[in-house]
Amino acid sequence: MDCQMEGPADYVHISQNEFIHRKHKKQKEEDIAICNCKFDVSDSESSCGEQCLNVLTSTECTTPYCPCGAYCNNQKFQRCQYARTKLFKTDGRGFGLLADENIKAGQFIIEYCGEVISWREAKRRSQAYEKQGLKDAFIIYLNAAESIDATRNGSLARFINHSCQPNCETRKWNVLGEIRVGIFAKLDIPSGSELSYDYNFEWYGGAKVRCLCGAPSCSGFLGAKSRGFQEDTYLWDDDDDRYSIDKIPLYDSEEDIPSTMLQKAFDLSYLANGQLVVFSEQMANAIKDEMVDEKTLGSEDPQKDLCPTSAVTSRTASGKNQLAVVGRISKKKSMLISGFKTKRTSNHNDAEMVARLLAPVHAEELLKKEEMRKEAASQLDALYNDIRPTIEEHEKDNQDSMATVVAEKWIEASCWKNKAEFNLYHSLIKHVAFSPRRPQQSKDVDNNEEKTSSRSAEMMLVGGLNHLSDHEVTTYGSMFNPVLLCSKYQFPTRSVPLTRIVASRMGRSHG
Ligand SMILES: C[S@@+](CC[C@H](N)C(=O)[O-])C[C@H]1O[C@@H](n2cnc3c(N)ncnc32)[C@H](O)[C@@H]1O
Repeated sequence: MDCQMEGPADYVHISQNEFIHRKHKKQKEEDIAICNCKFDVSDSESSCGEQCLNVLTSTECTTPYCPCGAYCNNQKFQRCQYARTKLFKTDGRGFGLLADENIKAGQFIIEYCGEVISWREAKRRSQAYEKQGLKDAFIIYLNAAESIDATRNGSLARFINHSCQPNCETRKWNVLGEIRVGIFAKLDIPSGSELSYDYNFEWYGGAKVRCLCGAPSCSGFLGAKSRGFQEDTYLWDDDDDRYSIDKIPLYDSEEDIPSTMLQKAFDLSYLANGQLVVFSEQMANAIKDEMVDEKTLGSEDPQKDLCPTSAVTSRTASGKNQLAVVGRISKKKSMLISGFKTKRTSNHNDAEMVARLLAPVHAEELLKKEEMRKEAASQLDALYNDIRPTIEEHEKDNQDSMATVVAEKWIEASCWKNKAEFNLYHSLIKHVAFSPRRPQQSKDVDNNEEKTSSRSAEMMLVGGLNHLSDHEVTTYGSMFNPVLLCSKYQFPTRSVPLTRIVASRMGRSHG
């Protein structure tokens, strides 16, 4: 059925999803869910109402299998049983959609239609839209593999704006074997009210978009509730004098922002199953640069690790100024909070350098452990690339649990890598910290050499351990609880500082 509606000219109205990278699935007969409702003319709820098994599982009935036949009330997507809505021009938020009749709580309002595209295509398009300077983006994250892009072709649902106190919500339904996204009323909506839902905008870096929803509980920015935003943003009140706002440019609306900044400020939004995700330049880079240069990440000068700072101010409902500082965080941190895994290439020469200081038999063992660690790390990285879409969907979409097989694979590879790392560092400690004290050299030159070797061995060992805990947090923080090997495993010498042990074993005192 075609559900025609008019709209602005810069997009093509469609009333059904268009499948770009594959055909519409053909529902197999054995997959068709048949409810046990019975149509009773005296009871309107009898024909697939709230108690219908299919309704309860967000699955539409399939004609001609539904026992209620033409009376079935559970084919709203298929029959385009939309509420009456009307486009209007908002003040500062582009177009919006109004209820053109009274809408009841729970009522299906409209389907979010667009082009069904693969995850890769969504990523490609998002970056392309950003380059083209498109201000609004309309890509809904459907599942791990696919998204709906309503940028060029879409239904009127694409015009529904975000609100921090929305009257609608998105819901996913299984319709004839395909997942479709609908906008549903959260509460009774009087005719003439603007429709809105909470984008659950996930902020992944870049500039922040001021939210103009006007709700008393407005969080100030799109995505302000997201973990990335909160970790990246420091909010403080008027009377907090830690930072001077004098030199900070004040941008009250998108129009005020200079065009150079606008390019950056315009973060392509990515609608993810009711979650708008910012696709920014930074995020694109995070995807592209899967390898983050260790030198940049770990440079000794902390200033070098800082992202450029920019700031905007906003006014809270209480009338207080809030200052949001954007950036001023290390690149390492911004990569971590971006939710995008960065393959951190550690200085693997650590083990090799320590090995040079050890007896051949110990050096060989250490190098073997290092090889195993490298292999486990690269296996985990390879696996991560394969399952990244699933992981990201899981992180964003609380409705779906991650497929057990994916989780198991990941846990197995992570444990394998953790074990390899533990073995390596155990070996380091064993051979460096517990190797017999080296005889004191009599000659100055030997002494100096010994001191240098001792110092580097100590630094490498401690550096290695620091690296380990840092790496674990960076690697796993966003997915599972951080696995902190250092605190988990009890080294036999835990009551004595490692540096002291190393120093004493290597023949130098430690102050
Ligand atoms: C899915 S579109 C909504 C339709 C859009 N207003 C239009 O005219 O095409 C999402 C975009 O609308 C704007 N928008 C939606 N809700 C907003 C809000 N509460 N505050 C500011 N801008 C908003 C943002 O530019 C966002 O990227």
